[in-house]
Amino acid sequence: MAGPVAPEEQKFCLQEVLDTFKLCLSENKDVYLEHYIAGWRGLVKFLNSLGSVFGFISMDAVNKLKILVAYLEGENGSQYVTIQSMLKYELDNGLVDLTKKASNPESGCRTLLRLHRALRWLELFLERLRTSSEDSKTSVMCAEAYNESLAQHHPWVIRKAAGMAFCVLPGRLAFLEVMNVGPPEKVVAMLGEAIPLISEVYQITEELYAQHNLLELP
Ligand SMILES: CCCCCCCCCCCCC/C=C/[C@@H](O)[C@H](COP(=O)(O)O)NC(=O)CCCCCCCCCCCCCCC
Repeated sequence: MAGPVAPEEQKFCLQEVLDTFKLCLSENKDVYLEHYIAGWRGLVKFLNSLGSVFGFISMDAVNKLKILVAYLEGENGSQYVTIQSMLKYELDNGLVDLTKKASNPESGCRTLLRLHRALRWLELFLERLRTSSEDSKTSVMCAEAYNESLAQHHPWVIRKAAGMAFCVLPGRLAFLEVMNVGPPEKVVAMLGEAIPLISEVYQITEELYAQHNLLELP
């Protein structure tokens, strides 16, 4: 009776996110936008499974993913295959607002930068989770990771709202369970595999943006 399950109905699984981040890097270390987006989709699925309190966060991520998908599937989609090609194309064609919002407030470059900054939060948070002891609090790990990364780019209201959401995060064990990997030791082992991948994708993107002076795009 049970037919195939539509992808969006499947439960979050850390393995799936790990697999997509593995696919992100080409041989010469370019970052494929398609897989980057797929990785984020998986993370958003996770966030949604934590409850509606996180809705305002996942909605922003989903909106940004939609913008990128529209470019990737649009008439200039072939220019958006990798983050490297997107940057070159948008810069060469004056499609990026460099100092203040003007005619291109939703460039691929500035949109991806927001997700890129969030990826740093993820890396810091997952590393804390991986090395945490049984009595560690996810809310504290999450807030620390946030303060070291994303918070520096967010105005007070957002920081306040994010802080409130962190307080209702499930505890460490429940959190590890939602990842659908198995017992805590297995999750920790898989995190050990996933974090370096996420970190490499982050570093490559960071250096690329830094080279082109794009880290503060409005
Ligand atoms: C597991 C707990 C999840 C906590 C998520 C921590 C991140 C908190 C971010 C709060 C963002 C609030 C929403 C609004 C953001 C925007 O103002 C802001 C700026 O955009 P703009 O320049 O277009 O105006 N947007 C952003 O910074 C992008 C935020 C994207 C956040 C995505 C977070 C996804 C979290 C995925 C959770 C995965 C958990 C780990 C599972 C293995």
